[in-house]
Amino acid sequence: MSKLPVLVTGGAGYIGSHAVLTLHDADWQVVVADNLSNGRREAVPAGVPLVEVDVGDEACMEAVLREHGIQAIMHFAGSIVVPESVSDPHFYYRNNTVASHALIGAALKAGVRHVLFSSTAATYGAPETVPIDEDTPTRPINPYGHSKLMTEQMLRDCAAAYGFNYGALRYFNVAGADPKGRSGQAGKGATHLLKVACEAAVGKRTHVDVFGTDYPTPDGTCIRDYIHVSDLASAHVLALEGLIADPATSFTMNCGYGRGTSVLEMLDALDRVNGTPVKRVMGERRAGDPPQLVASNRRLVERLGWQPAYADSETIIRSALEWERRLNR
Ligand SMILES: NC(=O)c1ccc[n+]([C@@H]2O[C@H](COP(=O)([O-])OP(=O)(O)OC[C@H]3O[C@@H](n4cnc5c(N)ncnc54)[C@H](O)[C@@H]3O)[C@@H](O)[C@H]2O)c1
Ligand SMILES: O=c1ccn([C@@H]2O[C@H](COP(=O)(O)OP(=O)(O)O[C@H]3O[C@H](CO)[C@@H](O)[C@H](O)[C@H]3O)[C@@H](O)[C@H]2O)c(=O)[nH]1
Repeated sequence: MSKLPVLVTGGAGYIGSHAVLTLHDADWQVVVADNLSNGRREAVPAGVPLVEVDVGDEACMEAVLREHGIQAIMHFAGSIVVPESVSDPHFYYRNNTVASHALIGAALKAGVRHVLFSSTAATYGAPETVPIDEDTPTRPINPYGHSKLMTEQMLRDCAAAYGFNYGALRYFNVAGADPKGRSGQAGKGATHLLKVACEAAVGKRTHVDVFGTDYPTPDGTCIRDYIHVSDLASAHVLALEGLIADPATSFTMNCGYGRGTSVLEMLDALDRVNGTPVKRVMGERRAGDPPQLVASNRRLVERLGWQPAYADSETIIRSALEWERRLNR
C-alpha cells in the first residue's frame, strides 16, 4: 500500500490527534493543520509538523497542501457541540460548511486526490428505528447535522465533477482515550456525557446533569452508540487505504458498534469502573437531542474489514477515566 503524504485538519483535537497517532505509528507521512481553537499543541506527536492555520483560509490551505506535497486529506477540523449549534447556527455553518468549501477549493487547486471527511450520526436526525444504516434518509434536526450534511453534498458533487474521491465517515458517539495514554479529550468546556462524567468522577465537577428522563426509551434517557476513539482512528486508516486502492469509488460509512447504551447505563458503568458513585441530577431535555442513535456498521465491517479492539463499555470508560486522572495530576 502506498503511503501518500496526508494532511490531517483538526489533528490537534480529540479525534484527529488519535488518527495522527495511528497514522504516525504506521509510518505514514503526516502534517497537521489546526487553528488551535479547541486543540492542543501537545496532542501532536513529536516529528509531526503542526501548521497553525484556519482551514477556512483557502489561499493559506492551498499553500500548505502544495508545500508538503499533500495527496490525501483527513478533514476533522470543525465545531462539534450540538446545543451550541442551536444557539449559534451562523457560526456552525461558517466553521463547518463554509470552511469545508474553502478547503475543498484549496484541495482542487493543489491536486489532492483523496478526502476523508468527519461526518456524523447527526445527519440522520431522529430516525424512528435503529440500527441506522447508510440508506436511512438524512433529516437533521439541528444546525450541526445540517452543516455536516451540506459538506457531504459538496464533496459528492465536487468528486463527481473534478475527479477526486472521498469518504464520509458518519461517527456515532466517540468516547475513550488512547490506551497508551498519549492523547484523550481535553478541549475547552466539556459537554460530552462521558467526559463530563469523568470530570465529576475526579472531582472537577460536583455532579452530572441527566438531560431528559422522559424519552421514549426503556429507562427514559437517550440512547447512543459509543465508539472508542482508537477504534475510530483505525477505521480512518482503513478508509484512507480504501480510497487510495480504488480511486474511482467514493463512500459513506457509519462508524459505531451497533450497540445502544442509555445515559443511565453509561453512568452505572462509570460507577462500577470508578468504584465510587458520581452524583446525578435529573433535569430537562437539552435542545437538539434525538432519543436514540445506534449504527448499523455492516458496510464498515464488510467493505473495509474493520475489527474493533476496544468495544467493551468498561474498556472505553476505563481509558477515559485514566486520561482524566492524568490531566488532573
Ligand atoms: N466527538 C464526537 O463524538 C464526534 C461525533 C461525530 C463527528 N465528530 C466530528 O469529528 C471531528 C473532530 O471532532 P473532535 O471531537 O475531535 O473535536 P475537537 O474540537 O477536539 O477537534 C476539532 C479540532 O479542529 C480544530 N478546528 C476547529 N475549527 C477549525 C478551523 N476553522 N480551522 C482549523 N482548525 C479548526 C480545533 O482547534 C480542534 O483541534 C469534527 O468534525 C466533529 O464534527 C465528532
Ligand atoms: O452532561 C451531560 C451531557 C450529555 N448528556 C446526554 O448524553 C447524550 C449524549 O450527549 P453528548 O455526549 O453531548 O453527545 P451528542 O449530543 O449525542 O453528540 C455527539 O455525538 C454525535 C453523534 O451521535 C456527534 O455528531 C456530535 O458531534 C457529538 O458531540 C445525550 O442524550 C445528552 O443529552 C447528559 O445527559 N448530560
